[in-house]
Amino acid sequence: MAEPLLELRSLRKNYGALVVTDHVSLSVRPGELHAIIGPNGAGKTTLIHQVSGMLPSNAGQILFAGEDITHLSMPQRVKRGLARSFQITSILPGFSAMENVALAVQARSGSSFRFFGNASQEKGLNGTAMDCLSEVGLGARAHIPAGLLSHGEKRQLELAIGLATKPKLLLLDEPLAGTGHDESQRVVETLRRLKSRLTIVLIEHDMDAVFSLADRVSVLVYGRVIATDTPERVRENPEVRAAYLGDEEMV
Ligand SMILES: Nc1ncnc2c1ncn2[C@@H]1O[C@H](COP(=O)(O)OP(=O)(O)OP(=O)(O)O)[C@@H](O)[C@H]1O
Repeated sequence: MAEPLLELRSLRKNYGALVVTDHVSLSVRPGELHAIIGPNGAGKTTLIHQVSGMLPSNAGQILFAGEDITHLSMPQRVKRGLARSFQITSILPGFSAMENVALAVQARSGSSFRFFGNASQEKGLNGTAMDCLSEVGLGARAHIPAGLLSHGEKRQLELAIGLATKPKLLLLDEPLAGTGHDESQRVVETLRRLKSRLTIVLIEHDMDAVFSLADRVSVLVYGRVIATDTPERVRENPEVRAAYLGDEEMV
């Protein structure tokens, strides 16, 4: 079996006595879409923060492509090909979709913000931004101010921003949150396209999306991984069903 692209070993995050993620060990294989599900407050977002470098861990190890990145900063992780998109809309409404992605390319590549750089650099940035937008199906909306995009298009824009640094692995925190049925279908189709060439770790509450997209699913309950398996086997797992007892979404 191929070496895992991302490996978490006994990762923990606590705030004083409150343990939010606890002995989390899991491996993400190259090319897979690995979903992390769990009831509200299970620690999913915290875990993504730990992996992306936004939050330091209190114990454990994070390996990416075989390298120990536990103590690297977020920009250092981004440089190695580990990127994330955000649950909270973090786009600049007055700038076009393309400018939003171009700024992300510039910021994440470590350069300072410069709206009027030299012409060839700007052309390169815009070219990369356009590629990212086309990849998420927003090419035709590149010049629209981001604030005028629909909610679903904003979620697609966030994905494009996530792609801006050409990651090997993309961490996605609830990319379907707040989308209507048609919009969510579009985002799911985009994720299906992306998963053919990227490794993805996906946190998502929409179980239809999770079970149709994921190669494997890990279930987090009270900060602990209680199962990692194929979607079919996770759905049948009695411990998982008990954790979701009364939750219609899982049935
Ligand atoms: N900075 C903090 N200080 C104290 N407690 C925190 C902090 N951040 C998160 N928590 C607590 O950690 C727990 C896990 O939160 P987290 O947001 O990671 O869960 P989640 O699984 O992503 O939840 P949801 O599905 O509702 O988004 C919650 O009980 C939360 O209140």
